[in-house]
Amino acid sequence: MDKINFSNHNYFGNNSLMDKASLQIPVENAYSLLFYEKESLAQRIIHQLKYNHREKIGKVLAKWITERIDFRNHKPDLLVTVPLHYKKLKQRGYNQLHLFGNELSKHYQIPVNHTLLKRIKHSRAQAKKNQTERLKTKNAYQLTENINDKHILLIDDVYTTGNTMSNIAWEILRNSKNVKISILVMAMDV
Ligand SMILES: O=P(O)(O)OC[C@H]1O[C@H](OP(=O)(O)OP(=O)(O)O)[C@H](O)[C@@H]1O
Repeated sequence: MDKINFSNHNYFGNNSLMDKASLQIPVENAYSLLFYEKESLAQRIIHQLKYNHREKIGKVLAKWITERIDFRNHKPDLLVTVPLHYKKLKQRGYNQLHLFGNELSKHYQIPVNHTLLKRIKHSRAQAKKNQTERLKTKNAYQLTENINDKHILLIDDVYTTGNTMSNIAWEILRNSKNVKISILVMAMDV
């Protein structure tokens, strides 16, 4: 039977997500639960969550995170989920990160904000683009309110080129004062 490939990173030392992300954004900490390989069980789980109405998988993934990640003295102040464009939200019926984020918020006792960012550009899914095309999507997200003096944990499902996270992180950093950014993903591409 196919096994789930947990990242099992050392979250407070160097890890491969931290290494990748640090090339694009100033990042405090980086957390990835799974390795996302083509045809892997991790990929199938995330596909079910996103494209097959299995929203509750978010709850299971959150539990796996809480069993493995303890923020110690690196606890963020705010959890922020990556938003969907309203057209995609309408099509999918739910944002696959909301239940996941809510569970993490409950467990870690950290507030979650699903509306701090707004997706303003509706473009083809990153998943359907190649590496070069992925990096071209710019200014797709807008901050809806000013946010200062916070350590923000940005939450997404998959990290591939990092373009999505980097666009969002820079949008926040450009418009805020004294903000630290960490990132957490269900899975990272290897
Ligand atoms: O690191 P990157 O190269 O930016 O790729 C990661 C992004 O791509 C996926 O979204 P996608 O645009 O495919 O949307 P969808 O799967 O929700 O339709 C995924 O949900 C991440 O947000």
